Amino acid sequence: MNDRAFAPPPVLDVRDVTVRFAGLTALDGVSFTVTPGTVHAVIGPNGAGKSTCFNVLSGLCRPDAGTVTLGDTELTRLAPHRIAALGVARTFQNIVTTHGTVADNLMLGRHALSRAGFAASALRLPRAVREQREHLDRARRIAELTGLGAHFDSPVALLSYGDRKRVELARALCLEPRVLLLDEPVAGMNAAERARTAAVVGELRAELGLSVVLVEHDMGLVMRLADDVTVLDFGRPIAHGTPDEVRQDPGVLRAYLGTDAPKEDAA
Ligand SMILES: Nc1ncnc2c1ncn2[C@@H]1O[C@H](COP(=O)(O)OP(=O)(O)OP(=O)(O)O)[C@@H](O)[C@H]1O
Repeated sequence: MNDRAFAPPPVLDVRDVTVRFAGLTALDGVSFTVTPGTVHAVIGPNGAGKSTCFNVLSGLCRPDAGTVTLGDTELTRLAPHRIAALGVARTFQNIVTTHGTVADNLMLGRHALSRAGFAASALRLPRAVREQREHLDRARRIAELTGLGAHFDSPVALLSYGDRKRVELARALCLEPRVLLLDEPVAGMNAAERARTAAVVGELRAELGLSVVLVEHDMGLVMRLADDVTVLDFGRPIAHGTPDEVRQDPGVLRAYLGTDAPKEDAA
């Protein structure tokens, strides 16, 4: 199948990244390192630069300065599809699939990994049929890992919002990423759905050993899942550390959380 699924992820290194939009500096010298196999959260108030940071990591935005490297490969100047092909998959904050079955969506995710050519697939040559079956088995396994196993053949439109949002997560996993960028994976979910998704992300890390970069407003989820946290404020990195270190940092409390302790609203 795909050897990448079992290879340890390389280090993802963000170094002195600056992004300017007209007169506004959205990211200002941001650096952090995602240790292989860990969950690294990027948090900060609205407008802090979290989405811009994700857009840089996934190639949608070219920084004015600084670099992003995955192992020995610089990602900074690569197109999004090249970055995805190197094993960096992302989910989007506001995209929730409504078309086809869960299986259809996950097989779309497998498409980029297909080795059999169009003609072999169209003619249903044995090699292509075998490969298709292997992809279907893997997609089913990913559906199970993401809590969607029972819905594999169900139309996505009939699923709950939380399940539909996890289809997006499962589709990203179908690329066999080594680094998974999760953009607000529990946004809009109710407490039970959030708890379910939190458990799934934790299991994914344990089962697949991939690195996860997480942008999330839900502090409970961040505190529960993250190994390391980078805090941005007005595009500047103001703190790095473990969740416990960051939650006690006076600068973070002042700039991001008010003066109170973080509110953990995840179930
Ligand atoms: N394409 C753009 N053109 C101009 N300004 C932009 C653009 N994208 C983002 N910005 C600005 O850059 C800053 C950082 O925005 P960004 O969306 O990265 O923040 P964020 O931390 O993701 O915010 P939120 O939590 O609200 O999603 C904001 O001031 C935003 O208005």
